[in-house]
Amino acid sequence: MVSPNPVQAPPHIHALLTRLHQESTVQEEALGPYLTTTPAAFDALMRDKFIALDEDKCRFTYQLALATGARNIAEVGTSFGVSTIYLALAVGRNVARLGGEGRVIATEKESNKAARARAHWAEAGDELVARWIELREGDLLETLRGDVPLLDMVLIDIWAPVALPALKLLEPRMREGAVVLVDNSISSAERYKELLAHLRSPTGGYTNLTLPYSKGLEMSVWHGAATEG
Ligand SMILES: C[S@@+](CC[C@H](N)C(=O)[O-])C[C@H]1O[C@@H](n2cnc3c(N)ncnc32)[C@H](O)[C@@H]1O
Repeated sequence: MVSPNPVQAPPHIHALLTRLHQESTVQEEALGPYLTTTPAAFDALMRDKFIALDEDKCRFTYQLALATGARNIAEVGTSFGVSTIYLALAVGRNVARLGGEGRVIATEKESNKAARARAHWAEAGDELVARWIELREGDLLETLRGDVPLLDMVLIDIWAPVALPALKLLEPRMREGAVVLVDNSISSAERYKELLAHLRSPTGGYTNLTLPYSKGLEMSVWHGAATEG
C-alpha cells in the first residue's frame, strides 16, 4: 500500500507542487552531469534551473517540521521556491497550533529566481503560504547576518562552497534541539566533505544521521546553545 501524502493543503497547492516537481525533474534529467569550468559559468547554467528538493524529501521535511513544532526555519537556497512552500505550510500550521510568531527565511541570490519564487508563492496564496515567507535576496552570507529569529530548523540545499559558512553563520541562532537537513549528503559527499566533517565530528555539537533517500539526506540535531542577539 502506498503511503498517503502527509501534506495538508487545498487542491490548487497540490496541483502547483506536482507541476513544479515535474518541471524540476524534467530539467534535471535533461541537464545530465553538470561539469562547468568556473563558478560564473556554473551560475549561468543554473540561472533558469529549479534543482528543487525531491518530492519525497519535501514531504519528509514537512512532517519533521510538524513533529518538531518548527515555527522559525531558515532555508539556505530557495531557487524557485518549491521546498519553501512545504516549509511555509508547516510553519503556518505550527503557529496556529502553538501560537506566537513564525516565518520561513528564504534566501536567493538570483533576482530572476527570486521573482519566480514569489510568483509561485502568490499562486499558492497568501493565507497558507506567502505570508509565512520572508525572502532575502542577495548573497546569503550577507543577508543572513542579522535579524535571524531563534531557529528550529535549517534546510541546506545550496551550492557546496556556501554550505558550511552558512551553517556557521546560523549556529549562534539555532535553539538547542534544532534540526539541520542537508540535501545530497551521499551523492555530493566529496563536495560537502567539510560540512559533513563538521556535522559528524564528535565535538561539533551535533548528533547526526544519514537518511537513505536517493542521493542522501543528512539529518543533524544541534545540541549547542544559541547566543543572544
Ligand atoms: C538547489 S537550489 C535550491 C532549491 C530549493 N531549495 C527548492 O527545493 O526549490 C540552490 C539555490 O541556491 C542559490 N544560491 C547559491 N549560492 C547562493 C548564495 N551565496 N546566496 C543566496 N543564494 C544562493 C542558487 O541560485 C540556487 O537557486
